[in-house]
Amino acid sequence: MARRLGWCLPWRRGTLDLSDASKVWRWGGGGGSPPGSFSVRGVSSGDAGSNTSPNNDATHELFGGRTNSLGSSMGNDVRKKNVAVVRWSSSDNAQVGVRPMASFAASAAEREGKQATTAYDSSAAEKTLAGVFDELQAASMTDSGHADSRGSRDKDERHERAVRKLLNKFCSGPDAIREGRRLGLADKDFVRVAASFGRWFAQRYPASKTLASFSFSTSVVANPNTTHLQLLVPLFTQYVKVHHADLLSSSDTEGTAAGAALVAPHEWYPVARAIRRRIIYHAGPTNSGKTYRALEALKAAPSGVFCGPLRLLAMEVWDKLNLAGCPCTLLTGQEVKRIPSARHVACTVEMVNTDKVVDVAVIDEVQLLGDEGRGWAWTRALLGLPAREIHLCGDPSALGVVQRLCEITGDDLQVMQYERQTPLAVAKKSLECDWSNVQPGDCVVAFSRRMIFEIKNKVEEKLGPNTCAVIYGSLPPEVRREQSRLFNDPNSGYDVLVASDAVGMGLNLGIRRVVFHSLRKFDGEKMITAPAPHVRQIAGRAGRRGTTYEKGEVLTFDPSDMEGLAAALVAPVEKLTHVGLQPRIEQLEEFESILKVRALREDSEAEEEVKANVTTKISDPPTYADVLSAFFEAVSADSGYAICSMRAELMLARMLERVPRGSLQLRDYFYLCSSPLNMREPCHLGALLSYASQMARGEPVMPGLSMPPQGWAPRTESDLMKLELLHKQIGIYMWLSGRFGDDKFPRREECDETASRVAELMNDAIKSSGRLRAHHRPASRG
Ligand SMILES: Nc1ncnc2c1ncn2[C@@H]1O[C@H](COP(=O)(O)OP(=O)(O)OP(=O)(O)O)[C@@H](O)[C@H]1O
Repeated sequence: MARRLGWCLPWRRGTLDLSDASKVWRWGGGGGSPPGSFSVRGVSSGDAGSNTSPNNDATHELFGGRTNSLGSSMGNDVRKKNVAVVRWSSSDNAQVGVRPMASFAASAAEREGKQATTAYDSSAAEKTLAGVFDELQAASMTDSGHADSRGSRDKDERHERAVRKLLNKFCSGPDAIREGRRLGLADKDFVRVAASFGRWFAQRYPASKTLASFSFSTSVVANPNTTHLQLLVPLFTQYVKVHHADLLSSSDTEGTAAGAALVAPHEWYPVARAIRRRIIYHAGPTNSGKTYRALEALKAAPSGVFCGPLRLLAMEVWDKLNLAGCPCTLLTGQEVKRIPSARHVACTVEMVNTDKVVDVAVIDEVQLLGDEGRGWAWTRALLGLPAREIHLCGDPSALGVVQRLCEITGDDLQVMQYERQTPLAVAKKSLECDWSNVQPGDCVVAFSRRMIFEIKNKVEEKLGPNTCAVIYGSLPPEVRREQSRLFNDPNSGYDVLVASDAVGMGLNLGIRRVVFHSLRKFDGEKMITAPAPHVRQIAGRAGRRGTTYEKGEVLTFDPSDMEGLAAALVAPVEKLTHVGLQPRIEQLEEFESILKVRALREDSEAEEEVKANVTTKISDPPTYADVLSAFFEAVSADSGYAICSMRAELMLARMLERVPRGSLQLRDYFYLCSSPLNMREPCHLGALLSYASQMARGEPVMPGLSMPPQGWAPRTESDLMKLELLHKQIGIYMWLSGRFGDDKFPRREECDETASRVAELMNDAIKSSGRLRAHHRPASRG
């Protein structure tokens, strides 16, 4: 049943429809933090003796303070602060300049002679401090003489000072700020309430009178880990609720905004924060040996994880490590291939485990931190990976934001700069719009699947059948691998590759020339000129070290595009200013409860007042789509972060409102709506509706695949497309099975086998290009 919101919401003047989602990629946003300075553990620049850094702009900004450009402030930092720069020459990768890690500003913990790496005790965080205090206080009452006999006046004073320091740190730190916002405490009231909490605490637990403060201060001094501060949160909550309840109900709008505030994301990962990490940024152009270096470190480590942007890349590294005698497990959204005794994992970046401590981690294509859709996954990996050493590989555009994040987390950063290992030049001439100018070793790049097949047919008309391999995004990784194998094999006859921009990432292909069919591409909404970094990434595939062609050329099909190509290759690298962020499921669940509680309160309000405030429709109970819409209307993030779009998720959530809710919980919708499907494919949407309905009824979910009959072989390009869609649908089922488990999605193994059969069929279809004909659509060019 739809109901109207009765409280004063900032979004109340608009109805919640799908267009609301267009606002979600908001750069910056300013969380509206309370004034004052903020504390962060282990900031390794500035005053190493104190963790409180009111003058540290980077720290202050990320807590919602004044806004500044990440890129511009980063330039100085990289030269001045905790960054070592190592340069690798193009010829032999020799080290030409090293500033040793030891010369970086040591962290406060190190200068004080404390252990740099502390294991995180998660059970400690589960205890409520109130409980601990009550226990200790009870002990002190029965044993007060014992306390007195222990504590000299000096000792008491020291303990009192330690407690005071800790309280100050807590009251100005992210845990208290976040909790205050969660409770609906307005930012303007926070400082006053936090200060009064400090006074209340000191009165209630004076060091000289109870064992509680004694125990608290000594344990904290022995182990200055932020998790101890987190122990104060329940006590703070209790205090605010009992002593300042009036302030909590003062503003629904602020309370809702608080629920949607993504504050201090680095504090979301206590395991990583308990480790002093060494980050090594391998910055350079394509084919400069960045990934090679990082993988060497990974192989040599006792345990490690590789996080790649694509399943294909995760598979490639998985293969490489296992072949090199380093047992490695593969983990992607769709598959888990466990290798017994493996202490290494190759995974897609979204899948990385942020609770498991490893020695070395590699995060590939780190510049995707700024990606509008998936940037959050890189941010999560960078902030959350509990690895003693993390290798980042990518172009230098993310250097500033990485430097900034390292300052906040207190990790050391070392930058290694690389140059391209083989020459890459712009050709003198284009293909002059003539496919007979295609040569063996060429990779023709087109930005649409339809064009890829048109070009393949045109080239094969000139060079003969079975001369073109193809690679594009919707081909399953195993098919892409087979196609690249054919192209790389000089005896296969597949001398030319026709590919989409999917070829740009990672694959080692023996390409002599990259030929852009066009520099225009569809960005999901409109045609745009391909961005320069994108063009560079693809062009960089020509002339790779270790292939037949160690000298690369790049050109276009049409002479009129040559100028644009040359300009893109020399365009300056644009620095990232923000990194992506997305709410976690726990935050959305919390937000759902805020909506529910407020809906209850609204019932008691006067009808007239309700009418005056409301235009937004929210169901009772709120649907997942309502929660997402409301969350993204109210969302704010610390500066330096940008909220990634969840537009597709919202559209799916609206679609799933058609399914009776049954036993589905918010978390179920969250995963259902995150599944990797093609939004434009009715069969995928239908499959999702069917899976959700089966789950809602509490039935085990069946894949419901429509398999081609035995002996069927694809004859046309559209047959191939049907197989692609089928393969993708199997992928959706397997992805959901990975999230919900075999109990709910029991046909995983069967699906795995079917996926392999479908992939084989697709490979055969592409290989037998004589059979596979495009529908007769006119080519747009050439
Ligand atoms: N020191 C080395 N010894 C042997 N081979 C190397 C060395 N460095 C790089 N290579 C090889 O050169 C090729 C390109 O290296 P790599 O993939 O590391 O480059 P990259 O800078 O990560 O490029 P991209 O960003 O395009 O993936 C790979 O085939 C790699 O194995």
